[in-house]
Amino acid sequence: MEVELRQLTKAFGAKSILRDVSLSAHTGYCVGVLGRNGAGKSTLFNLLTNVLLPTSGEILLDGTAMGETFPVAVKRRIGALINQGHLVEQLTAEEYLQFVARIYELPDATARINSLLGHLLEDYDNVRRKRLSSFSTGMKQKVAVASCLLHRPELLILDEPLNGLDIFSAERILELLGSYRSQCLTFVSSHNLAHIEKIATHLLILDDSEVKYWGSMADFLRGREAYLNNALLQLLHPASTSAQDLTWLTTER
Ligand SMILES: Nc1ncnc2c1ncn2[C@@H]1O[C@H](COP(=O)(O)OP(=O)(O)OP(=O)(O)O)[C@@H](O)[C@H]1O
Repeated sequence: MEVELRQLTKAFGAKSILRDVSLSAHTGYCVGVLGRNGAGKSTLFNLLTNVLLPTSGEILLDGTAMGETFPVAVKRRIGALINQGHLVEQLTAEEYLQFVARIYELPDATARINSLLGHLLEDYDNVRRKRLSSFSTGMKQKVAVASCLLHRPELLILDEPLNGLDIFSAERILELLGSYRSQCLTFVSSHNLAHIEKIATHLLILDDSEVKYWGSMADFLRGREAYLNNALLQLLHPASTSAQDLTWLTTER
């Protein structure tokens, strides 16, 4: 799978969110999408999955421009978790993934489902009969991640997939994404730079509606601070905030 963005631009009314974003990435790349809150990361993911249409510019998948229609054959090649996804909470984890498997017309997904859930949910045997409504936030997040991988997508889009996960669960998912990386093109966002440092091969850094950096992780770190955290702070300046009187909050009772 190859994704090419050509001068991709998105505005909401008069407000420009993304301006002239251009890049080309293919299978094997894991693109860490970074930027401060409101930088346009989710907007980019919504454009990549045709939930939003660009104001101008194009997205090409394997050389074919995405139009207003989004054929099922293309959807089947994509796995996406954006804005935490929406699970059908009356179902058990397995029932939900069987439902997802039917959408993707997977003939028999039981073995895949059991291995994914067994891998991601440590106490899967104890919770396999429970409805998702009784799952914790992190458990639901793991099921949502599993639902994106079930059909072995060629393009994987994950918006903050490790939100709400403890360090052990995050490691498991990072391992899983790491071993699947060569099979697909991944776009992943996270505010946890240690996670991005572990899995990303490339970085797309958005700021002020524009691309601040696009290229390999190694090139980004070369000549900058050794850690991504510090290197990013070097590149982006803190947003200026107006001085507010917060003594009402901070003085002793
Ligand atoms: N449907 C919409 N209508 C109008 N403005 C929107 C809409 N969706 C997003 N925005 C605006 O676009 C900007 C980018 O939002 P987006 O959710 O893409 O940021 P983000 O980088 O994912 O932020 P975060 O790190 O907080 O998740 C924000 O200013 C947001 O208010």
